[in-house]
Amino acid sequence: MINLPKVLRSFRFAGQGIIDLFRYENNAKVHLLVAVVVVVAGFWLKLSTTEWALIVTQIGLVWAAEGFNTALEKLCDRVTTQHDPLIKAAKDLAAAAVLILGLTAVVVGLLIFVPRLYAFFDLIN
Ligand SMILES: Nc1ncnc2c1ncn2[C@@H]1O[C@H](COP(=O)(O)OP(=O)(O)OP(=O)(O)O)[C@@H](O)[C@H]1O
Repeated sequence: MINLPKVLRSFRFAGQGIIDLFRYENNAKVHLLVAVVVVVAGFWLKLSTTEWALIVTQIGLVWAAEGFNTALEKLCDRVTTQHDPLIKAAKDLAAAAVLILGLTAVVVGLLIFVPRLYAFFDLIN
């Protein structure tokens, strides 16, 4: 049997994690701001359902990567705050994962928005 209260409790903890991510983490705040701008631009340019699906996927991937990165940073700092080459490697790799997904999101965004902007300005000229 599924333990529903336990599932709801897990959702509550996860929700707290989302709040903490965007309240305390500077990079996550930047990603949130970028996502808001992209969503507003998406409504303005009337994206298709498929384009929205791609944009939402990219936003989710970057936010999730930021969450994993933050979690790993906290674990690393619990292990040691002294300079340590393995901690450096772990943090740099986690940051690299965020960067890779961030760059991918930029490419997907350009693929979607550049033709849309081009068509928009072509239309009103
Ligand atoms: N204990 C450590 N030993 C060696 N290098 C570290 C250590 N802690 C951090 N670093 C280096 O400093 C970089 C920044 O680490 P830091 O924990 O400050 O992350 P950040 O990206 O600035 O995130 P935040 O702003 O959320 O703290 C790491 O990517 C790593 O190269």
